[in-house]
Amino acid sequence: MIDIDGSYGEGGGQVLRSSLSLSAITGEPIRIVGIRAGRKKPGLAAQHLTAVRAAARICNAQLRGDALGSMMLEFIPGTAVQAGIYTFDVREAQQGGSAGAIALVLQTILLPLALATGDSQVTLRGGTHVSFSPTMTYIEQVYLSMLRRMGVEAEVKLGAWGWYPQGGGEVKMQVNGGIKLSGINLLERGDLQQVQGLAVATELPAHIPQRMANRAENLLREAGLKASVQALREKGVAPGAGIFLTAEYKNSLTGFGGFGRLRMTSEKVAEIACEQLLKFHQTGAPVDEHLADQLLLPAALASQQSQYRVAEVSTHLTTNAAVIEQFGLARIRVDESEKTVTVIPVIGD
Ligand SMILES: Nc1ncnc2c1ncn2[C@@H]1O[C@H](COP(=O)(O)OP(=O)(O)OP(=O)(O)O)[C@@H](O)[C@H]1O
Repeated sequence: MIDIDGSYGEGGGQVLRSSLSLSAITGEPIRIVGIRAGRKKPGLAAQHLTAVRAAARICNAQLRGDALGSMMLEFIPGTAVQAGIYTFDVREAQQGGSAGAIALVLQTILLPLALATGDSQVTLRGGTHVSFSPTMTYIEQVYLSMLRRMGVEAEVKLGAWGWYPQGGGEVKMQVNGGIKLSGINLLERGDLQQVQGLAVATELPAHIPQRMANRAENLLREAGLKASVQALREKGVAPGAGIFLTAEYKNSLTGFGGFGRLRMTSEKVAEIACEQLLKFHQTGAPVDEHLADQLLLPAALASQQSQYRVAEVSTHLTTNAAVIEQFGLARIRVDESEKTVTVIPVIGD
């Protein structure tokens, strides 16, 4: 049994999710205390509880403490990870629905399923585009594209958009099992090839996505970046709007978004997304602050060393590194002054 301190460092949901993924993969039971102790409303929220149950389902784990608000969890895998056809719905964890980010549930089970024998199809329901988590657009265009270079074979298809606070989105994921992970080397990003974007509104007038798209294209072109942003009007369970930009460099990808809210102009939403992208562009780094912590898990499970340079060293990065190291699968060095991350899998030593 590995004891995990959920309050360590960032003290957020990622400590839990990385531990669940690694427990499912290694078969090592875990006990986590102080879950999300660093957050205003600590303990398991709907998204986290869905991730716990999803991870438990795929490896028939025994659970203790799997309730909303719980700050303690025991997770004891019963079998190796089973490929299969699964559905996970954040609404089942919280009556009345929740926009809990299904991207985070997806990230918890993706690598366990990719390393298992056999292929899987997973349907996920909840929030697809919510703040403080990777959007499904980011998962599809940035995260999975980068993981494909490490050997992961997975595709996602967005069926319905789900925004805060109602959620109600749907994604289908196909994961090919039995893959081997290879390391990644990303010290130089190369030249910018293009910026592509989606400006989307559900159950709102067509001028909203069009104004977001126009403003973003103008701002990015003024800054000297080639940009093309598509305006889309979609059906959804509730009104929602946002813009999601993906920048493709010769050797890497990144993505940033902005979300519409009451009394915020469409132009302002576009400006928020563009500001983040331009700030990242100026750093010259190949890996954005978020991908930086998300690459640690596949890199730790790979058969070769990985090394990458990041725009910013976040506490998410250093916390995730410490959690992963506790499982003894890899040594991780984060050089704060050079902003580089080196992951040395123990089997690759
Ligand atoms: N804009 C973004 N784009 C891509 N990834 C993001 C973005 N914002 C946050 N993330 C990622 O989402 C994850 C959030 O982890 P965190 O530990 O904060 O957990 P959480 O479960 O969202 O919950 P909480 O913060 O409420 O505990 C991190 O991997 C982070 O890199």
